[in-house]
Amino acid sequence: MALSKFLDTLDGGMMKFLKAYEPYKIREMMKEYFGDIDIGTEIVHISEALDRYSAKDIKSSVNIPDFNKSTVDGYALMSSDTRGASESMPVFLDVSGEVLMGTEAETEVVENTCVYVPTGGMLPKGADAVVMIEYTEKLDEETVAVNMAMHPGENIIYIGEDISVDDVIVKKGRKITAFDTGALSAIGVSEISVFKKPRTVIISSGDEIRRPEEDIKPGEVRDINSFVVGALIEKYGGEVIHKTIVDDDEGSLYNEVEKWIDRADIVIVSGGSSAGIKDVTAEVLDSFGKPGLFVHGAAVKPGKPTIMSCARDTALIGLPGHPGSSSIIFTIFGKELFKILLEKEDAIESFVEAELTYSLAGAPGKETYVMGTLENRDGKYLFNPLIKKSAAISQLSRSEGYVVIKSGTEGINKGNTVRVYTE
Ligand SMILES: Nc1nc2c(c(=O)[nH]1)N[C@H]1C(S)=C(S)[C@@H](COP(=O)(O)OP(=O)(O)OC[C@H]3O[C@@H](n4cnc5c(N)ncnc54)[C@H](O)[C@@H]3O)O[C@H]1N2
Ligand code: MOO
Repeated sequence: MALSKFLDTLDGGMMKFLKAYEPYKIREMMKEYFGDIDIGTEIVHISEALDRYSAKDIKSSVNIPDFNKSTVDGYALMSSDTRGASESMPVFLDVSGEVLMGTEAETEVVENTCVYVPTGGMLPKGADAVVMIEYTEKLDEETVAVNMAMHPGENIIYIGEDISVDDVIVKKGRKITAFDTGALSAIGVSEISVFKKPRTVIISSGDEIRRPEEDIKPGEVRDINSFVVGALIEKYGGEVIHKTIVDDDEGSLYNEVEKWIDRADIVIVSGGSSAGIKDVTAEVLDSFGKPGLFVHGAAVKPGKPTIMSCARDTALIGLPGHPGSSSIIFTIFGKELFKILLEKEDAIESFVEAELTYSLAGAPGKETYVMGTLENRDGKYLFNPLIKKSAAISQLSRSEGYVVIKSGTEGINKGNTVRVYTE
């Protein structure tokens, strides 16, 4: 088996092993293979809906406001009655009534009269403006002097001006915000359908991997990848239902994936993804049925030995063992995977523009990701690249963002302005 894999990687035998695809091609294939995975939906109360992804377009069946209302404390009047009014030449109006909050306005405004309305109170019939109380003077119980000329519509919010019947308040795939929960309550929607959090299993493979609580012997290392990947899963909207460490052998890895594949939407294996004798991840992830393995290699630096397979309505992902590589790969393709499964709206990219403080070289035929720190000097950002080998977790932990050197470019010279992605 080791020999046949060796031949595959040497002469392209089965073609799909370690053929590095460009990231755009991988994204296209992910959509094709993972687009039909059904993660299911559930109903949640709006108070539990923050950061969940809506499974439907939610339309309003009502107008907001559903009555014309005053936006100030003042007197509702006919704007035509205030023509030319000023402090030196006020107009005098009869106060014919008062609107009480939460009740229907009963008194109609006719020429030369006005009705007191509180902020949020219903606009009486006949009125087309509300003058703020500060621009009036009460002369006696029945008369006010108005010392400002009003325009029609001033200080009024009309029926449906905020939300109209049939307006889409929340689109399918939208990440519910705090403001959305208020808008939904306003239209009388207290429960909504959201996508279930994709159920994810993380398997760290490697004879040398130990838990953070364990003491380690020479040659062993503590698990890094399952923590980075687990945290990213939560950030992208998923749920980690199981995490484990398995030895680098085909049988143990197969059994662990088999145990979880029908209970999870995503199974992630970190390590054993490359071309070494003990690197069995690709074969194992290809062995659960059709359509099977479709990526074994990404034209990305770091992170070339990336694996993707699909079987039994589950996305099977193999990440490179090097912590820096697996973190970057999961930042790029994990984000894409959750976007596909949760049918997320296109997000606005989070980046800042910064001046590069060292020249960076690209890698031939690969998209290169370089982590670094940002420094604010006199209101202008500087990007200081952290250049270490792909095993280095310290660079990720210290970094505040990354720049991307496109494939086919030689690099980026010091002093150039670069986009630093911060999410
Ligand atoms: N002959 C070749 N060798 C390698 C190639 C190649 O193309 N041909 N690619 C290199 C690249 S690039 C990477 S990245 C690594 C990836 O290898 P694997 O995915 O097979 O990873 P492992 O061998 O299992 O581990 C590599 C390294 O990372 C440490 N590791 C693994 N898992 C964890 C974890 N959960 N937490 C912390 N550290 C972990 C492991 O101890 C190793 O040191 O292959 C290159 N080789
Ligand atoms: O791809 Mo490896 O992940 O470059 O170190």
